[in-house]
Amino acid sequence: QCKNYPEVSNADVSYAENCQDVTITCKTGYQMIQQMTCTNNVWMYQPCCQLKPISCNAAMRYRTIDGTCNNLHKPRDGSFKDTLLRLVPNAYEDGKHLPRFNGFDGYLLPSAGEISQKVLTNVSEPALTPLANLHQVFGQFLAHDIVLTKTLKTPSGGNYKCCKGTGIDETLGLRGEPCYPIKWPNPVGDDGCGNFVRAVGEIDCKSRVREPTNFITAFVDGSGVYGSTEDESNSLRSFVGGKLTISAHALLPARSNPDDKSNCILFTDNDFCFDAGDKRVNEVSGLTALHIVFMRYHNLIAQQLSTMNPSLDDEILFQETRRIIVAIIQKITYQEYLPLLIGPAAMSQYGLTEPYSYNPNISPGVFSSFSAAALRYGHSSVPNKWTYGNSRLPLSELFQRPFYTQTRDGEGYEDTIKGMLVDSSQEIDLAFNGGFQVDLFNTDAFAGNTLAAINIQRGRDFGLPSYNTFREACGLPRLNSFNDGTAQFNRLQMVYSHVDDVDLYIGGLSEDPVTDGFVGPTFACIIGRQFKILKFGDRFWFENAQPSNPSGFSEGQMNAIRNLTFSRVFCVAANISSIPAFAFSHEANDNVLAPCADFSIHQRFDYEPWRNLQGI
Ligand code: HEM
Ligand SMILES: [Ca+2]
Repeated sequence: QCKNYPEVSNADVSYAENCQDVTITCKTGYQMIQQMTCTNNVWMYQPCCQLKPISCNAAMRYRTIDGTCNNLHKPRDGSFKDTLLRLVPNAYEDGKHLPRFNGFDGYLLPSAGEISQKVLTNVSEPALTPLANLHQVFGQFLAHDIVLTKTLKTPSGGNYKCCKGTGIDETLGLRGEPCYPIKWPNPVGDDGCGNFVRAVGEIDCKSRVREPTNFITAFVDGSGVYGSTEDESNSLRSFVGGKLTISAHALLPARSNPDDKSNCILFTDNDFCFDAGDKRVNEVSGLTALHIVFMRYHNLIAQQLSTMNPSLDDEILFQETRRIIVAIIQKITYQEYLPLLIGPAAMSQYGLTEPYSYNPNISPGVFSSFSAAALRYGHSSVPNKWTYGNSRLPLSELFQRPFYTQTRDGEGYEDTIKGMLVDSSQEIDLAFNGGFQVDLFNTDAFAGNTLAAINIQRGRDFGLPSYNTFREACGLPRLNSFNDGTAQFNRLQMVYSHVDDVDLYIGGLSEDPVTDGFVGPTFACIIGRQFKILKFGDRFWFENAQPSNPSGFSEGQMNAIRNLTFSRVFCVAANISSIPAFAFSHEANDNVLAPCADFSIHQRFDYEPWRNLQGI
């Protein structure tokens, strides 16, 4: 029998018949580096495959599709397939790659299933916040612009089943790879076992520490609209007039492979799965609608630029339009969405209100604590019932069904948008809507779980340290007993035996919201610090007019972007007659509901600064 060779990421390993000789071939784009290591006083080589270096053109006018060459010193930072970053050192059980599973007292941590079952509560009706439901849906759209981790697949590309029908399947590696199934105290799902597969990661050639891989660009750069690879981007372009491809009724195009039904459920013979820059586009109707909004807005802008600058070719029209759409997404994120979420104090504490100045010393990327915990706050804010025309539909029905935005020649899209404006986001706490229960995850990948349990388990898979470590890193006092925190925090002693065991996701959700915001101080800190590096570490940020950005917007163009509201985008990209001045909040004295035709409230986008683009 052949001896197991040490694991080599991003390589194909094959053994010769004599079992002595091993051939290790790095995958395309990777190169072999041989590292000398000393084990038991014997020197040996430890091969490792690492991404090949790339060279950048500093004068490039447009950001690359895959995010490379944004930071000229560290051209892969923040790009497609970069690894996640740490705010604090990992807490893997072995310091390298095993999930955190032992508690402070040496006993196993409570299982994610037990926590979900005993601590989290179900609510069928949302606790109203003054935020429109659109706020949390945009949060998801934004999450899908910043991070996508994938789970390990079988050699033939299939899903691992870690439970095998009769409880946990020990043969697949309980705490190693690929499986890390979730134990449930009461037999739910598969005999007390919930399927869970570890995230794809990269083992660092020097430290041998595993870090999860991000399969999209970290920058807020519209990758959800345009994709994160050239191939993806090309498949979404029409190559005429700078526009993106559409299907009938100006909806998103169908997937190029009609047999690909992943994360997409078809209702009738006429439905089809949508394609967009991010493959999670069909996850829930509201998210799908936002993808349609930005795709349509892209095509409207391209049309306008082409009318004003008839000599421009498709490529320039596409790139110039993309630049504007990215700027609009950045503006909506930082000026409309974030201040409501983390509140004005955190906005200034984390430096988000400072005037823009590009900092090449920032390593742009995504914190693992942001991906596996802080930004998943959103799962607690999703309401169970969604207004759709004259009905209110349960989340579980809207889940993964493009039908709801496609139906009635795209009227369903209009109904989805109108519903998101009138419904409310739910409070961010330990109460989750009933829709995120077992039936929602009755798929191969997640069988027998709740979304909250998956989030807790993902945090352990990523080796996130516990909640108190993050409080400390955020300058907040550690909690020394379960009585030190909120009433919600106090309930955690039902499952955890020590306060230092509490998972970041659960601890974060148990906090009271910050003043004039909706998340607690720990999530506000992680989110604030994340958005700080995605802004000041983005050389192509829309307000970067310094020489570091060869294509900086003019002052006039920047002002046009700053003056555009998300509400105005809906006025143009959907059939809306009236909308509040700011779409993320409900109508109020300081947020008047006005007809779209009232340009004193809903200022039109000023295209003038884009006249005479000739000569680029
Ligand atoms: C109907 C609504 C939603 C559904 C069905 C849903 C479902 C999911 C699922 C299945 C995952 C992957 C879990 C894992 O394997 O670890 C996930 C990840 C995630 N979700 Fe949601 N989600 C929803 C809404 C939201 C919202 C509103 C936000 C933010 C405001 C959000 C933020 C995230 C983030 C940041 C991740 C991690 C992404 C990654 O690193 O790959 N989600 N969600
Ligand atoms: Ca991105």
